[in-house]
Amino acid sequence: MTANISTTSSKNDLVLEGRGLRCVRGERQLFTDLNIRITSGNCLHVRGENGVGKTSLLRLLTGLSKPESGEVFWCDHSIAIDPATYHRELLFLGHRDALKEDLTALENLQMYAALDDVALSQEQALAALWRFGLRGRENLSVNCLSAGQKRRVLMARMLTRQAKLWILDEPFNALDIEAVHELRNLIIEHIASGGLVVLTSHQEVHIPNVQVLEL
Ligand SMILES: Nc1ncnc2c1ncn2[C@@H]1O[C@H](COP(=O)(O)OP(=O)(O)OP(=O)(O)O)[C@@H](O)[C@H]1O
Repeated sequence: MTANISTTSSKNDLVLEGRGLRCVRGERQLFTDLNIRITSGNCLHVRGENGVGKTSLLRLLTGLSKPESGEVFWCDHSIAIDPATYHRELLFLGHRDALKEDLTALENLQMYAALDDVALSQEQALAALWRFGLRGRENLSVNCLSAGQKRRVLMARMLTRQAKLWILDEPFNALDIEAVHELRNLIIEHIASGGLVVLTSHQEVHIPNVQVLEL
């Protein structure tokens, strides 16, 4: 398929662009000549049936895999040229929980802050965990948490990571109604503060400034 998605921008906006993207997996061409452009304060919702290529597109946008043709740009710079700078601006949450199972929820946040070189006090880490309903669970090993509680730790990570660009693969999976509401609010806050979000979801996403890309 081919598609073009674009959001309007002003001079100081951050911009994520995919230009002429072509993706082949195995024998199948998933998409070709795909152009997307998303700017500060906007959310791109990538939709489509199972196996159509949503995760593959997200991986191209993160730089984890390379397109057969075309290129991804962050603020007019190819992400292939300086991936380290790009990755500092990026938070990617994939299908699998990116948590260390033998560390506690609090230790996970502290470990990621250290890896990301982000200043994070114990009070800030606890406040983030408490915001997402993990009061009393801070010092439990992650392998003792439920699937939804693990997703809540990741929401706390989104809050503490301070990345401008969020690329989220099925972020609403395994969340109860309250957590879906909290995650939606977190995304709305991020967009309102000039962040950018690209996400996949099989559900409707009730977020302002959302553009839908149907693969
Ligand atoms: N490394 C690979 N080698 C071969 N085929 C692959 C590879 N990775 C993905 N695919 C295939 O590419 C297609 C798209 O996969 P992708 O995970 O991008 O789909 P998706 O739209 O995210 O699906 P879902 O909604 O089920 O998560 C699938 O048919 C998958 O089997």
